[in-house]
Amino acid sequence: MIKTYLAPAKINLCLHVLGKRADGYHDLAMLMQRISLYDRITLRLTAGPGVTVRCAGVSLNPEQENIAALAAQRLLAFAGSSIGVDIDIDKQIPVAAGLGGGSSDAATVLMALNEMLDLKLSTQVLQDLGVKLGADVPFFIYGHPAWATGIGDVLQRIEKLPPLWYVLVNPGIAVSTAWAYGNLRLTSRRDDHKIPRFSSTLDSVTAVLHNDLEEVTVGQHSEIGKVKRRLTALGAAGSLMSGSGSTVFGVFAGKAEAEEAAVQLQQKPGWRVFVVHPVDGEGPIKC
Ligand SMILES: C[C@@](CO)(OP(=O)(O)O)[C@H](O)COP(=O)(O)OP(=O)(O)OC[C@H]1O[C@@H](n2ccc(N)nc2=O)[C@H](O)[C@@H]1O
Ligand SMILES: Nc1ncnc2c1ncn2[C@@H]1O[C@H](COP(=O)(O)OP(=O)(O)O)[C@@H](O)[C@H]1O
Repeated sequence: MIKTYLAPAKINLCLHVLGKRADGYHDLAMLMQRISLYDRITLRLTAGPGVTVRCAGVSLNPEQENIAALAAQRLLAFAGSSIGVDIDIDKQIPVAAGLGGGSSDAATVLMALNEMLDLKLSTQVLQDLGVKLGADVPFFIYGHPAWATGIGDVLQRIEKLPPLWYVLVNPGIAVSTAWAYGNLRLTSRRDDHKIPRFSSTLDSVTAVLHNDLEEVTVGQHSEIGKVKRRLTALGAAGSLMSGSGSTVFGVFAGKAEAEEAAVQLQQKPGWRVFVVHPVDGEGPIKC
């Protein structure tokens, strides 16, 4: 059996770091949304055991494995399955970019194999397997826009986000998530962040835009600040770095305005530009 799925990227409309935990991770309060920029993942089941992955564009240390392969290995072991899988990833999401591409690939492999092998594992079981691979993996399995707390794995649905368009600009800088958290200067712990309430207006979204990691990454890479200013000059109602960076998104009310700004931004050599909209829904996305 062979099937192809789409693994969407995400953006963080807000990211508050509440404090550091004893295990080295950080407690967070974030607003997360999946968006229409996708890796394409093809899975082919094999009779014999073993997981292979082909993923041009992601360079790993010799001791590191592709997170999609790890997801397949963990799921097959959990299910006690003796079959194998060959995975081919057509990587479209910029890597180490604050867009969660690796976590989304892992989530998609978990959901896809659950479906292809008819394992009937619950969302909760998949999320429990996923969080051991990456803090953002449960969010990608959840599927809906969410208020994410804990390490990013405790999810509450956000219902009323207005239908917006985003222009993403990746300035070609790879940022390590561990580095960004490691360089954050935390003051006192703050647990008072409330779930934002949204109306149908753009303003209710721009009002929440905030990222505690932005200062860390922009401090090291000033070009990210330039991208933010350029987006605003081209008519974005607001702009923010996503996750640990380096991708910045600008918020637009309509597709035409977003595309117009994107044409200007594409002139800059080295910048990758995408016009995207939110993606909402449960289960793996079949191609
Ligand atoms: C910052 C965020 C925001 O959505 O996204 P990205 O920029 O990675 O896309 C996430 O918190 C990233 O989640 P994810 O990328 O899945 O993290 P993991 O692989 O589990 O962790 C990578 C490293 O980040 C740090 N980390 C991650 C999550 C968290 N709540 N606290 C942390 O301190 C730890 O140093 C960890 O070793
Ligand atoms: N399938 C994958 N896609 C992207 N990165 C991967 C993948 N598998 C392993 N990685 C490793 O994970 C790191 C973080 O990747 P990524 O998920 O793109 O970052 P971010 O969450 O910041 O957008 C990469 O630098 C790479 O070393």
